[in-house]
Amino acid sequence: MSKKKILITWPLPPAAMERARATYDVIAHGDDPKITIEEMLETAKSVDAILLTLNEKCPKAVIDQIPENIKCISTFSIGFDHIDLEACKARGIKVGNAPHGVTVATAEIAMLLLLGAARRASEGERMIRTRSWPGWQPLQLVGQRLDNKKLGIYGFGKIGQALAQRARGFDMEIHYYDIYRAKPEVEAKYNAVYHDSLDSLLSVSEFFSINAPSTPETRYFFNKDVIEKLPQGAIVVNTARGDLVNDEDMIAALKSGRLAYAGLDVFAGEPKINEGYYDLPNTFLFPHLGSAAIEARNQMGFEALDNIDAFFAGKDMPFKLA
Ligand SMILES: NC(=O)C1=CN([C@@H]2O[C@H](COP(=O)(O)OP(=O)(O)OC[C@H]3O[C@@H](n4cnc5c(N)ncnc54)[C@H](O)[C@@H]3O)[C@@H](O)[C@H]2O)C=CC1
Ligand SMILES: O=C(O)C(=O)COP(=O)(O)O
Repeated sequence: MSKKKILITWPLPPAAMERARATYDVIAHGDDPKITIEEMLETAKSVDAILLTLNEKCPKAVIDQIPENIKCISTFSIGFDHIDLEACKARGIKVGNAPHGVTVATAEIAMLLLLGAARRASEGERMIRTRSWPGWQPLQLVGQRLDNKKLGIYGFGKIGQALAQRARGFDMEIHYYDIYRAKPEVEAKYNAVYHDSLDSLLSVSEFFSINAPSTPETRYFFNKDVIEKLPQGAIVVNTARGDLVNDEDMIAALKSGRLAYAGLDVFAGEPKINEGYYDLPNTFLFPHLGSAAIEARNQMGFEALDNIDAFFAGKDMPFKLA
């Protein structure tokens, strides 16, 4: 039997590419230049499934142009805010994601942002790289410790809980808000205090980590009013999605000192980011590094392929979204 043909919109790690090639006839788009939606739609005419990434934005207008032969899309990400699932359902397109490989890697980046923001790591790095370090001083780049501080986690899912586990290692006190309360054994595992409202969580969060997906309910929730409810001088980290944050309000609060620091891995409209961030000293900024660990990227590739394998076997996708 001839192999099914799949389009992979960006090259994946070698282990995932090898597995894909062993099973399928793979059309892999090079990463330079980035695939355009037009190119993706054109190539889609000659393949049986698409494995794409969060770079390929697929609102209804794009899904509606996907050729009839495509009934399977698998995304190399847990986030699926780039795909209109309702439009896919309407077209009978099955969609799956890669939900588990990212967890530890992204929680590590959240931990790194918490530490780097608290200890002013990027300011120190800049001081050395700009050859402007005058030598050790008692009051130079004095930050704060994490131990015995209250960490508020907004979205206590896989990454939120993996962050809680790591933050416990630094003796932080774990607080969370989620639309679903975690099981008692999960709360016990992290000694986590549940708050039944975002406001209640904000009122205690000396450190605040954003770990909820981008949805109509969460989009731009982190605005001036929310910031006002945090303790003075709170530190905020975001490893979820940039569009959970109102950038203008965040930047104003960082400028005024209402927020002491922000550690950000994701940005609305990335890779273009709000100009206001570039010159703010009290930010620790990463270019969407969350899942950028080889173990994570391999597993993400395998999970995305598991969906496609299941689809062609006539089974439900193991990581089914639609
Ligand atoms: N920076 C990066 O590279 C990465 C970013 N992400 C982002 O992190 C997000 C979280 O990932 P996981 O923890 O694996 O997902 P998850 O689905 O395990 O957890 C998300 C949690 O957020 C909660 N939630 C949903 N809506 C909420 C709301 N309105 N208010 C409060 N809580 C709400 C859910 O109930 C769930 O417990 C992903 O959706 C993705 O956007 C994920 C991987 C890598
Ligand atoms: O899985 C997700 O939602 C991600 O954000 C994956 O991010 P990445 O761009 O693979 O670091």
